[in-house]
Amino acid sequence: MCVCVTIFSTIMLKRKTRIRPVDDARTHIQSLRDKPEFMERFIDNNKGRGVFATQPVEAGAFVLEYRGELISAEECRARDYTELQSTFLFEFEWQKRHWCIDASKEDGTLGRLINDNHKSPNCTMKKIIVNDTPHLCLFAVKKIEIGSEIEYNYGDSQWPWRKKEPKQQTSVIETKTSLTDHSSHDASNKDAVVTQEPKQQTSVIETKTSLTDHSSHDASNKDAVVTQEPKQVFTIKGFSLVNYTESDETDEYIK
Ligand SMILES: C[S@@+](CC[C@H](N)C(=O)[O-])C[C@H]1O[C@@H](n2cnc3c(N)ncnc32)[C@H](O)[C@@H]1O
Repeated sequence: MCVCVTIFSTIMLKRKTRIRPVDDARTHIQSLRDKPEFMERFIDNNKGRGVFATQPVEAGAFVLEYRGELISAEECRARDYTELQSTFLFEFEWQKRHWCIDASKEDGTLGRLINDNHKSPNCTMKKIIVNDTPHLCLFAVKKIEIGSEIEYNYGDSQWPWRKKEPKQQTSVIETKTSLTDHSSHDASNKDAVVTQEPKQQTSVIETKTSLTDHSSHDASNKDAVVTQEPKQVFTIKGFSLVNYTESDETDEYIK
């Protein structure tokens, strides 16, 4: 009996002390510190550096902020970037305007070193507003094991390194069997991993503006941190490869 009470109290205490992902994000945004559970490592000459987990990460947990200089999209276009620097620009929409986090400067932060994975990323980018300023934060979409590389979908299909990816075995089979029903084949494609958005406990978040297009937003879902993922735009010398008309936003605020 006494043991049961102790176990129950321990579980309840753990539940109470578990930090909510969005609060964790806010704490790290405000302290300007990265989480110590992640480290930078050189991968190879093709990918360069990447970020790896040194501790297991729960699905839904806050991972890292994509830090950098917040500038307007106009300012971003006016600046002269090399092609490499351009891959450190993350453009997004906020309050019906286009903004950019310019992370092109080597500043020792980890978020800017996270690589692209558009097939089965383990993180997703969310827009978190703190003190009327948007911040881009990565959250885990699945459990991440120790030693795994942190990756998210940069959100645009025209990234140059994606063209270099080796063709899948399935395409060889398809060539040989031209009678294959492609519609059913696509559905069973093992690479088409669907990643669910993590559910967050976010009673501290409130929607502040009515400028948002709520048509695609499930108003009954009070758990979503941010309903729209910011799109990363690949910009080379001021030329955007993403059509902004596809963008949509919901402003979410942390008090
Ligand atoms: C935002 S940076 C990421 C950090 C970078 N790996 C580094 O060492 O500085 C984007 C650059 O990383 C590389 N990169 C990102 N994802 C990649 C991938 N899936 N495959 C190959 N290279 C990738 C590309 O060279 C790209 O220019």
